[in-house]
Amino acid sequence: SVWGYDSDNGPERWHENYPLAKGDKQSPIEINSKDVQHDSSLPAWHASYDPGAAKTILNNGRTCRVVFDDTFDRSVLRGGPLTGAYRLRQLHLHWGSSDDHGSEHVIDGVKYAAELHMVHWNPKHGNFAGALKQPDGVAVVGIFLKVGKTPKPEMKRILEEIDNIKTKGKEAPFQHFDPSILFPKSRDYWTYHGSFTTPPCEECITWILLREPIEVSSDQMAKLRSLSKNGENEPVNPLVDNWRPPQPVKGRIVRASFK
Ligand SMILES: NS(=O)(=O)c1nc2c(F)c(F)c(F)c(F)c2s1
Ligand SMILES: [Zn+2]
Repeated sequence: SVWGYDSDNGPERWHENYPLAKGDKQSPIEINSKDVQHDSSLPAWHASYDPGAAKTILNNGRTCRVVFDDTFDRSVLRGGPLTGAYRLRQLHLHWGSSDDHGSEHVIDGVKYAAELHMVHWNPKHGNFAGALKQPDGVAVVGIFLKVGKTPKPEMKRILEEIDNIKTKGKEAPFQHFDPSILFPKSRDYWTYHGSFTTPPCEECITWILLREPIEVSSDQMAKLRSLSKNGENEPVNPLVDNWRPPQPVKGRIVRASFK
């Protein structure tokens, strides 16, 4: 059966069809501040996104994804640990069945309610498929979502669309959206080399994980959890707990841009 997050097709069995899942540079990982290396030479990262590049929002049965036009250097990420400009291709989220878990990366034992991934690829490798095969092919900015009292209004835009993409395969136009409004105030980040957290689990990602979480309300998290894995007219199967647990660090160094 196709991979997923249930007991018969979940993360513990992905390696049966996707051998890379047992690699030495898998993601996510648990980050322990005591093991992190502060690197004062790490530059700041910069995103320059064109709101006109946003195209559609879709439910693919595994996550809620916003897709951008990446046919030229229209919305790019540069700086930080990266060399060159990486093109924004899509953003999506991973979340839990309750507010006390849902993120993929775990920070000093803390699991956040959700984790938002902004996926960028290096155009020097020609196209996205080519970039997947390169260690410097993809850069993902990870933003943690924490349930709090001052929810970020910017998440509203994505959550307002949820009602139009309730079931698998549903897609809706999603335009005039600049995802940089989702960034927290601080640009502090951790960075390490890892993989896609979903099959095929290619080890092509430079991770840039933002230290400061953004706040969402419990109602906003409930909205996200109202998405379904199933298609229309199929038995309801809530789309929740679409996160992979932390994988072995295997001696990798996690660097921090901050002390
Ligand atoms: N969760 S993730 O690591 O950001 C992430 N995984 C994948 C993946 F497996 C893919 F096949 C893919 F085309 C992606 F664009 C991503 S993006
Ligand atoms: Zn992801």
